[in-house]
Amino acid sequence: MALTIESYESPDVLSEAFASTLCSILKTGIQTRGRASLVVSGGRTPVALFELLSNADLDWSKVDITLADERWVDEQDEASNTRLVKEKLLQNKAAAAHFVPLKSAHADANEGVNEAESNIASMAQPFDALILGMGEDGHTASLFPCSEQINDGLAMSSGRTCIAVTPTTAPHQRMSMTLPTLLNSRNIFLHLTGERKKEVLTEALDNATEAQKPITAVVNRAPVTLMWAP
Ligand SMILES: O=C1O[C@H](COP(=O)(O)O)[C@@H](O)[C@H](O)[C@H]1O
Repeated sequence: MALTIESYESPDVLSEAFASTLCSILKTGIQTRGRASLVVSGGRTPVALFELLSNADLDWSKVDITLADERWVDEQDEASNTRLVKEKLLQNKAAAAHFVPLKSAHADANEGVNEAESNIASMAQPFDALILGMGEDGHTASLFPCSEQINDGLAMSSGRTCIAVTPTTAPHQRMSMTLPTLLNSRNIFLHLTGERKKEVLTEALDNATEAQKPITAVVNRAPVTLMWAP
């Protein structure tokens, strides 16, 4: 396990430092390979980071952005991660970035898996940077420990890049990148704020199986930088 911990005095200081780090990574990707790719998470944690990053001075027209997971709701819904990304990140200078959706018009996420996989396949991989979040149940992306799909989502040789997930302890059907897709990233960050999430992570890494706390499956297999503030 290789977990590097970067602790900051406040979420605002964390967001400043994190935006700067991501900007450097994306610039390097553009300089080295012509385009850069960024996989972001939804939820509440990344809002301030997205707002700062949207003003970063880089050639956003050469950046592809997608989501590690999406809630299977209309984009107008408050719960939509796409809506969050469009309202908070794809603004200002970052409005020029190219967004690659996981969500499609299918009523059921299971029917949207092939389209999501085809969209992801259009992006250069490994991704330059992946930003993961984590719920207090230890889920990351939408790999939920409570779901019937957890073992399929964590399988390293399924050949699937995305999976439809139905959590039983959280609302909305989801589309999630599978574990091997998440791991196919040059730089993996876990973005957490608050003491409780740090406790959950510590407990997970010390005591839980991967299916019980899916975040451990990422940390067990790849170098991860925890970006944390109280
Ligand atoms: O449902 C989700 O939750 C996690 C954590 O969200 P947060 O609000 O606690 O930051 C998030 O990483 C994931 O993308 C989202 O779909």
